[in-house]
Amino acid sequence: MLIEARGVTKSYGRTRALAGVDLTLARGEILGLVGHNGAGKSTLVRAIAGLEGIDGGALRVAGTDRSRGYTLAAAEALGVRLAYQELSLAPDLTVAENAYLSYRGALPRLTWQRTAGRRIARALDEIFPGHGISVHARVGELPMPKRQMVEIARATLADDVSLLILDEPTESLGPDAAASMYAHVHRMTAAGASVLLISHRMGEVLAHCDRVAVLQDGRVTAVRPAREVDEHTVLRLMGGEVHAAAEQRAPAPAAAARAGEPVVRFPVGRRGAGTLEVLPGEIVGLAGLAGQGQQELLERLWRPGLRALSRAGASVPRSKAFVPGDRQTSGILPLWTVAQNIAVGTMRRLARAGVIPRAGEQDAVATWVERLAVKGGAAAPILSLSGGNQQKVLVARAFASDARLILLDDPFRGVDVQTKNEIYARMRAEAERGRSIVWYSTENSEMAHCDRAYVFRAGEIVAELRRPDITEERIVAESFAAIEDGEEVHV
Ligand SMILES: Nc1ncnc2c1ncn2[C@@H]1O[C@H](COP(=O)(O)OP(=O)(O)OP(=O)(O)O)[C@@H](O)[C@H]1O
Repeated sequence: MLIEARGVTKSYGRTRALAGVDLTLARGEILGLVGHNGAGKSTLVRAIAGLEGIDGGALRVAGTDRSRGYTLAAAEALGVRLAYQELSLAPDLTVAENAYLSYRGALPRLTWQRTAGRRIARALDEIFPGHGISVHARVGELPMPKRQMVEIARATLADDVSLLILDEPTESLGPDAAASMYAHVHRMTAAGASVLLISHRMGEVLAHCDRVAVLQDGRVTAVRPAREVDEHTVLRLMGGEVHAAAEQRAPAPAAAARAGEPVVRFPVGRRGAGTLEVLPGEIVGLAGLAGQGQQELLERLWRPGLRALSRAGASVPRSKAFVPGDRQTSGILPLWTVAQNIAVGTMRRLARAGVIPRAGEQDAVATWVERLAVKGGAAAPILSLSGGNQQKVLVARAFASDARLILLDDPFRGVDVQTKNEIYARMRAEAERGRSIVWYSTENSEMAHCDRAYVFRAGEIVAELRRPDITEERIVAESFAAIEDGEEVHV
């Protein structure tokens, strides 16, 4: 056994993150770790990676007791590597410099920069062929999917990786990059390494893992061979209020044909050849392969600038709210509580003129904390929340405001399936009340919840789909139809 945990406990103040975890991981095995936001998944893998001491129980790694005095350096010496859910790269350094920082000891002193660059380039080529990333690029300038690729590649750099821990690795990768990553994971395990995979994407977990372990309130409550269970069963095992209806629910029916003047009309593309239009009460998706200009468009809708608005017919309402997908660089106010982070809709920068009425503020906060099951509650400091729960707070902030237009920049990464379904239903209810939503997602299947979706390719709109044609297959087909002229694609 590479990992053996027996009765492992860990508390943060009064929060019991791990309440007696029993788990084993064999050499060469891929083990999926699933559970709701806040179940304890990240805490457990941080303990295994030596980033977090445990309070009680026993943890054995590679046959030795590591219950006390186990550190990151000790874990790395055993070949344990963690690719973080929260990207851990230094944004001001280049890709090569970040690689160097992880492997200082292992690289020749004088030629380190070249060596680190070569190694990370080789790892990227192997895992994500066609990645299009320069090792001289500053990490902060890379779009999320590419940063995630660097994060994963960096974790595989050491020669002697015995355990690769992937914490929601595919949340911002496109389907092709995710497939390449899993192919590499299988190559690594064929060579004897083990992999621990945390993911909310049940399909991926069942397709690639040998066994699935379910974590619930800090305990492993079930372990099953992946080929013996289906998504429905795993969701049931995850328990709580999950029942059959919590599976990726069929999208709610689209409202009857919308009418009225568009709330948004905005030029798209280099020569403004296309136009984005959004009607009152409409949910509009920005679909396509990752990084085709969808996020740039959201940014421009958020801060349109006078020039864009001076175009004939262009309009974007003043009353709008923005939900970023990258909570690290925008969004979370780290010193504040959950309630304060939600109520901050009153600050102009975060929700322009989309303001939570003062009198209703407490109620609005309480309602949304409950609706989205923010584990930790309204009074908790935001940084004490699990990643998925922090993300829910950003979503709550936008919906608790009275903004007419809500801009969503891939905001549900890391949010568990049950809560996602709750959010989809909420979005539909808010649209019924006349709000408009513009939504970019790296998960093309999510676009099925939209009334209409624009497919983007190289910054241009190449197709417009309506229900029931907004399927993953159609989106991919339209994306590739637009590049048949032999243009190079990076996905
Ligand atoms: N540094 C911390 N301080 C206080 N509480 C914490 C801290 N880190 C985690 N917790 C709490 O421990 C519990 C488990 O969190 P953890 O991050 O392990 O959950 P998770 O299963 O990884 O969730 P997610 O799917 O959202 O990433 C949560 O209730 C969380 O609020």
